[in-house]
Amino acid sequence: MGQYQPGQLKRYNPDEIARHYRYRPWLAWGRFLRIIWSFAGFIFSLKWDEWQNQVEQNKGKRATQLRELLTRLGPTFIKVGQALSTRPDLIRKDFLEELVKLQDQLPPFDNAIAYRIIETELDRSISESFSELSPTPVAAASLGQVYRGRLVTGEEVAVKVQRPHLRPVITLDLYLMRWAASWLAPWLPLNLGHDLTLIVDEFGTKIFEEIDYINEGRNAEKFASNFRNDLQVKVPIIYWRYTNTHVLTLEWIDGFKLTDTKRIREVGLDPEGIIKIGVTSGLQQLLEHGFFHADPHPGNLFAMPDGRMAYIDFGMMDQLEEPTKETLVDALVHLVNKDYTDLAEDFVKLGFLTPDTNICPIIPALESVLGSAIGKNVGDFNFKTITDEFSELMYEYPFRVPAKFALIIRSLVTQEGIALSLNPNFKIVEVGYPYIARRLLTGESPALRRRLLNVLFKDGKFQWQRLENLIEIARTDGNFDVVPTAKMGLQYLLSDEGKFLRRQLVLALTEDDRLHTAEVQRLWNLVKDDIQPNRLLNVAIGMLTDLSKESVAAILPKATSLAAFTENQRLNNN
Ligand SMILES: Nc1ncnc2c1ncn2[C@@H]1O[C@H](COP(=O)(O)OP(=O)(O)OP(=O)(O)O)[C@@H](O)[C@H]1O
Repeated sequence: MGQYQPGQLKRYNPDEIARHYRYRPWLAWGRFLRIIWSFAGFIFSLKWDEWQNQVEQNKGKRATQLRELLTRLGPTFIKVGQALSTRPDLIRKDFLEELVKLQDQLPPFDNAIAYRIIETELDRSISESFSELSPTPVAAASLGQVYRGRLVTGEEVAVKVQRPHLRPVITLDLYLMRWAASWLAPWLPLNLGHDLTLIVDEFGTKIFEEIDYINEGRNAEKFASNFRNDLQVKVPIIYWRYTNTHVLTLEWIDGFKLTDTKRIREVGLDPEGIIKIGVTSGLQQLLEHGFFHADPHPGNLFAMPDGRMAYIDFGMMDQLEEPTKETLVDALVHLVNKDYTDLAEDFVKLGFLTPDTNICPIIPALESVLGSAIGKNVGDFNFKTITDEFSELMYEYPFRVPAKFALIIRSLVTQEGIALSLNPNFKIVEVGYPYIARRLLTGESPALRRRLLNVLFKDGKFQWQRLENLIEIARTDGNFDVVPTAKMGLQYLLSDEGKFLRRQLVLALTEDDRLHTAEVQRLWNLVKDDIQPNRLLNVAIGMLTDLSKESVAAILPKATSLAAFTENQRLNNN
């Protein structure tokens, strides 16, 4: 007999859940028949289209039908639909587009029940906690509904109350899904790279995290701490005294949802500025903090009257490890530099391809798909096109999307979508790549500096063109200042760690038996406008005062050999 009540299980545990329902088959059968009944009609329609040769004409209609069906089946299925909408490797493109539309707009549940949940969870009466609380919810979503209120201490708050009895419904659905996953897979319009039950487990873990509001509160605080020095990103404060597993009380955000593009323009907010904050903070989460908001749909992002952007809803967050972050930077740089061989290797490192995959046939495929998506101009790059093209590739080659990247991809596509709704001419790369270039060039961490070296050297050869590209792109970013970057570069060159780079640079400058003055001249032309003589002088003085005899000595031998080399060149030329 199972030891737990489904309402009590804190973490997703498929074995516990299975043990519980194995002894309560009537519950499982009741729900199962309802689900089967709903899906039977749908599958029949799909088959009917096939018999009638109407698959093409009806595919839009069927996709809509699927979305409506999931909505009717309740929170677990809505969440499944949302999760599947991030999986171009699993779901056909036409279905995907419809599932992306899945809104978790559900009828709100009874206020009296919600108020009772608040009182039980906080262990005090409503009036002891709140001096005001809206009589009806201001929003109802798949898992909870939100009230607007004021704490007895005066702060304006949002109070998120979880739908009652969510855990038993979700555990039962998960139990059935897991069981069905083992035999239903071949019948679904799926392209499976791995075991479907693992996907159910992945989903179960996430949804369990999402229905624990204490977890959400902690996530919000961690996220806020990552952005503590960023004056443009707002994260609501969590009021722990008024928060528990099923009730979350947080600072009310007064602003305009990014879905509300009309209002944003009407009140004179600058959509460009908001887009820039959104994209840059999104990249920071992925490439710097590694802790990212996995559900940044426009309803979860607010433009604030003071020009800041606020994030809400920290139920679904994910963590990227350091090597993954680094490989991601690599992949982005390789993508933009059109290094498809390296990119294919990045895909292996990131888990999109298994290590035993023969990447040779994939390289030209990547080139043809991504090359045309990016076009001649880096600025033409857009994630929507890339993912669309990619979902086609996934059917032909053994790609699979690791769970984390499903979230990341969705996050990027959504952010791009949001930006496009604010500015139809938006190019994610115009904001994104300057950020990456700036980070590489000003990278404070040794890991990032190594990345830069990897970018600048290919097969041991210095890539002048890439340095030019990087500087050119970084300069389009308002925050990029060439002087401190140059100073950091010089400091690095003179440091112990820069020994390798010094040698490589000398070799690069003198490669192919010639001095690469033309390249240096081009670089200089790129940066000279930004370098005012007096600022340069300050940097040089600063550098000289920082310099020790030893560090000068450290570069001299190389410099001497360069001098000897150039002298030789001169003599040869004469
Ligand atoms: N701090 C806040 N300030 C203002 N409004 C808020 C705040 N928190 C939530 N809301 C409102 O409540 C809605 C639902 O909140 P939230 O997204 O956190 O709920 P959810 O159940 O996690 O929904 P979903 O997962 O479907 O996005 C938001 O779209 C927003 O309108």
